[in-house]
Amino acid sequence: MEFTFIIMREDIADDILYKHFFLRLLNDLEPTVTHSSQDPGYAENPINAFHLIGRFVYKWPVVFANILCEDCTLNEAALHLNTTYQTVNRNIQHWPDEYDVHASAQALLRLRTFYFFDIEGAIDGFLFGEHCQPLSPSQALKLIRVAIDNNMLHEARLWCEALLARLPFTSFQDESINKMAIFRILATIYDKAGMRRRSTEILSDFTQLGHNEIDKEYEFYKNNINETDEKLDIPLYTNEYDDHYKQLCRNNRKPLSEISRLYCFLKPTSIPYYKAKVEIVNLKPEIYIFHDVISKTEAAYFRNEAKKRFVRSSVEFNEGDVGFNIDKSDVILQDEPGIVKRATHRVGLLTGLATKWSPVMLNAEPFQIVNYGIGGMYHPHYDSNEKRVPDVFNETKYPELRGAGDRIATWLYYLNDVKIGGATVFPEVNTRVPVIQGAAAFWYNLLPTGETDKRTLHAGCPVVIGSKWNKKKNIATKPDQYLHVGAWH
Ligand SMILES: O=C(O)CCC(=O)C(=O)O
Ligand SMILES: [Fe+2]
Repeated sequence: MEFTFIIMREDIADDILYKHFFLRLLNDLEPTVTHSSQDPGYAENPINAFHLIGRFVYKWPVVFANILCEDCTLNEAALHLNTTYQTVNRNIQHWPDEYDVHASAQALLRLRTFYFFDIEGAIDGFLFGEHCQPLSPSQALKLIRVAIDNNMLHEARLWCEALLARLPFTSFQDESINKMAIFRILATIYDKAGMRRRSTEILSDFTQLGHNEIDKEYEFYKNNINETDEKLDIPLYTNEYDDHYKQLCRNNRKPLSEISRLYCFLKPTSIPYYKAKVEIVNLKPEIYIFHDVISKTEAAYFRNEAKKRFVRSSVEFNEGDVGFNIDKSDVILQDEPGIVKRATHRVGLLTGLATKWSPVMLNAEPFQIVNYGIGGMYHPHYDSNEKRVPDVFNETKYPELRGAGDRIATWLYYLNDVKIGGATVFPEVNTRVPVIQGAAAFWYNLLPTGETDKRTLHAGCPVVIGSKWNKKKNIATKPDQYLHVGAWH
């Protein structure tokens, strides 16, 4: 769409008053837009996505404001542009705004805290070996501001230092962003972190140069140094619990001695002549990957059905909170006859567990289709703790769950591949299930006693490049309470 706007620029510009200003704007937009129009995966990269949203929020409205000026006579191209704009506006329900810029900045910062990508590289346009658009100093500054707003002081400092290192080499020129401006922000960061002595050290080179504001800031930091409680460093933006989970998102942490005991097998199923290709990725408790259990056509069907029904989910950003979904949209798909019912039935045939839904007794919950965008993740949680929280799972509140009991097992279909990130991880048992299109992860949530198996704590790691689709089936206890036999092989 952006490209359509750009290629019409000469025609449009012919007829509007502020021709030079307008052409300059479009020329400025063209290189980046051309890039995005030629690469279908452009917006799947978090840095490109940040650029794209920024263009929609800060640049395109200026273009439209000029085209739609009252004094202009509109030629055909301009009218066409206007129609396209109106259509897009209608289709996307809301034109991106500051909130979206903020959310995409948060996603990028969050990815840094998980995957430790190189910030200088990111400013230069490289992320995990992939090319992307370089960040301008003002974009880097925006990220730093969002980091400060979210109290991610350690990250904010790292971005400042990287920007200082790259400043002389960035291709974007912005006079207002110079070394001194960044040092002032660094001083604020140290001030917030309780390190005012450090703030004064940073500003000392810039005092007495006739900058009143800086002299005032320097004096403020100096007069407010807390001699007894001056902090020595900015703590890392993490906690121990999170750290383990984040490490697992970065790489496999299973000891070799355990890996060597894992294996694959062909599991007999209730489907005649069919044996499922199963990989066992953890022994205690058993966690399985079933390969090739959902076709590309089926997966595409589910993704499309979900897209039709999505309502945008809220974006939470509360590091350390457990059980929140971030940048994630989900939809429940009832067992309609046809493709949905077949996928449900298949889970039963492959696992031997009852998955049928009936008005009298529920054996499994309907499918929940989930889409995670860039930075989308699911904090560590158990799928099965509701039994102990009657308010959440009581059968009056959720009549469709009658007779179900707790969730004995989880079946998770992966509906696409994710370029980087998005693994499902089990921090208690150092297990990492990669996202593989057509595969499904499967595990039991309950111990034979009916209690939650604490080793099944699991999480969805943030998506770095791409978007992740999965489809989850929670399988209920009641019909299967005598069936929980563990290994089948
Ligand atoms: O997306 C994932 O990898 C995990 C999803 C999950 O745990 C859930 O939906 O309950
Ligand atoms: Fe889960």
